[in-house]
Amino acid sequence: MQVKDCLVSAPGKTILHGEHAVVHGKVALAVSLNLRTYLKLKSSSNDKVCINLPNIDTFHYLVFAHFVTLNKPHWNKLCIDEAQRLDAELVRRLRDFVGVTNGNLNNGNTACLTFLYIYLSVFASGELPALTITVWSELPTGAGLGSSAAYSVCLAAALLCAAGTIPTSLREWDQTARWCQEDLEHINSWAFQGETIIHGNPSGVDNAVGTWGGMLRFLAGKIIPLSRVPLLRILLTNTKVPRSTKALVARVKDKINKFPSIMNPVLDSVDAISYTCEKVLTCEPITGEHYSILEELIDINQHHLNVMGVGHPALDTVCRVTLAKGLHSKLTGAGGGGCGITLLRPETDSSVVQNTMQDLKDCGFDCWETSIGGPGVQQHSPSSVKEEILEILEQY
Ligand SMILES: Nc1ncnc2c1ncn2[C@@H]1O[C@H](COP(=O)(O)OP(=O)(O)OP(=O)(O)O)[C@@H](O)[C@H]1O
Ligand SMILES: C[C@@](O)(CCO)CC(=O)[O-]
Ligand SMILES: [Mg+2]
Repeated sequence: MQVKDCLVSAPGKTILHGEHAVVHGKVALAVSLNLRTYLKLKSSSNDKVCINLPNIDTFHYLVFAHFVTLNKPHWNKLCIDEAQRLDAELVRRLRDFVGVTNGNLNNGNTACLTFLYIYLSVFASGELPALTITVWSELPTGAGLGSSAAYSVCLAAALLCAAGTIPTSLREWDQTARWCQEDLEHINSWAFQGETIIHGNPSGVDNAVGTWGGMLRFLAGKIIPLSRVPLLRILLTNTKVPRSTKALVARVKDKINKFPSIMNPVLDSVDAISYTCEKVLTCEPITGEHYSILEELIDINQHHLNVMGVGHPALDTVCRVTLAKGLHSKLTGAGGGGCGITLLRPETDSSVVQNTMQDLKDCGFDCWETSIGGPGVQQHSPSSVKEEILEILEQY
């Protein structure tokens, strides 16, 4: 079976407030980044599926005959509209298939399992197509910037397009194209399945930002775009301390179960921080006093995240080094290492920013001023993709 080739991308995200609390039904405020994950899907003529994931040194090819062990009749029953609930039995079979009998999956196995789950599910009712997918991301993997969600959103968009479940939105003369609301919801629900495989118990905020882009308020699966917010200046610092979102989300859950009367008020307080932040961000105009409130909210939330057990000495260093320059920082995403964000005021002098960045780099961290609010998932013509990214994607 031949499918149409396609090239898609989805943005990473940063969470301003509400990470972890959002998993427990509280509000999160998140915004897309202008750093993206790209996926090229190419039809092939042989009976195999190739997966090239150069960011994580993972390259696999699977011959269709191998899929026999997955018991096709079982996954034949899966219908596309059932993208709300993960098929635990299929996940178990796929874990065996990728060679994990116990313990945790590594990056490569997790990514492979996520691809196979969505691939087998969206093509469940028909013939499996031979294809090659290649993924390249500008996002650091596993650093709190939503790399897993950008990956899952790209997989969902490309595979649903290939299956003909959503249309190929790109016309001949378009550089980029997006999908209608209904198609985006479809992409988002399959991306959520991908996130569930990678994270265990995701809130869905990361895949929502990857799908819709811009700034969102997310509460219990409800997504509200926030369009009237100012363009914030944010410094991103990657401590390069590796961590796993899945393990950190599980750690917070254990703590809540162990000390409910202590931890629930912390989650309520984070909720109130998100509400207050949203209120301040929608004031017009935003004054210096408003920025002082935003900075205090960042400090309070960072303390709360430490109380939840998702801090790290490297993140403390980011907070200390930036505070020495009068700037306020918190971790973003799951924490435990990974990235921190630092709020810059519109008038913050570029020399202050440069000096702060140098101090952070001297600590061994990567640091850059980012632009936020990139578009959600989109389809590309090759000429709309940066040459260096296209070159990597074309290598496979
Ligand atoms: N470029 C990529 N290629 C293939 N798989 C990727 C890529 N980037 C991320 N992944 C998948 O995402 C997993 C990392 O997800 P994880 O949720 O731990 O980090 P994150 O999404 O970057 O951070 P956060 O969830 O805190 O925002 C990897 O194990 C891999 O399965
Ligand atoms: C830690 C968490 O809140 C954000 C990860 O970016 C997990 C989630 O919401 O799924
Ligand atoms: Mg993730």
